[in-house]
Amino acid sequence: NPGKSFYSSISRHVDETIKSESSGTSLTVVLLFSLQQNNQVVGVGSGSTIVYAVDRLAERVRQEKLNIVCVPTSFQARQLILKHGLSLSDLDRHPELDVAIDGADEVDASLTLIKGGGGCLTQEKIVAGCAKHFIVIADYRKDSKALGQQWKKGVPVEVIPIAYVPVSRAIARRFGGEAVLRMAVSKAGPVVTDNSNFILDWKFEHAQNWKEVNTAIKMIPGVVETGLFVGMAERVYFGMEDGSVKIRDPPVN
Ligand SMILES: O=C(CO)[C@H](O)[C@H](O)COP(=O)(O)O
Repeated sequence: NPGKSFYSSISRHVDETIKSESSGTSLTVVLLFSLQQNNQVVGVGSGSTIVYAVDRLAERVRQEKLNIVCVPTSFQARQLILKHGLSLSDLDRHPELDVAIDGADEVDASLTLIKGGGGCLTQEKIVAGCAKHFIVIADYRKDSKALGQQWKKGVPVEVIPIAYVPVSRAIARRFGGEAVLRMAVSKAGPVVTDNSNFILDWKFEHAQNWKEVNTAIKMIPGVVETGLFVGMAERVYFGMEDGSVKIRDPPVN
């Protein structure tokens, strides 16, 4: 547990509400700003929600002359960091992060996440795994009791290209459903990740023990990483439709 001062400091900084347009729906994204101190190493997530967090981060760095170092989780995050003139680093130089902030595609009641809608799951998981605190920001559409209730596109699985067919068959055979190669939109052929791999979207049929499934899928030869983040998020901030913030912490066992 990071302690009371960490959390009270976070809530002090949940200080800005921004309207954004996403999927044609007007929604309110409430920003978390979890940097409570100077000289922090921050993991910067990927996707559309995180853009607002980085805007805010950059504003504070400028206003308060904070000395912050950012580690990106994707090409997109790297561009975002550079665009704002923030200090860019990597895991070679900063293998330990103070906090990583990222979005999610779906969050269940136990804070298990589906990530990788933007195809950046592997680097996102690595960076989150290197952070002392992993914080998620999401809008109310990502809030679920059980995975699959809100997010219908399945669990992304990054695979080595030559293995996509055997991995897809192995996942369907062992866990049911269908694991489909993600196709690019403005390019012929499949989506190619920042790591030059392919993505399978596993459309599962029913709720499972996600911890076990995550481990089992990772053991299939050719699998690089899954978009199941189990036991990693320490707190999720949901921006609600009415502009309020809902906070979810992991259940106490
Ligand atoms: O996992 C991700 C990218 O790989 C994103 O964090 C996730 O897809 C959420 O994105 P958005 O904020 O655009 O809804």
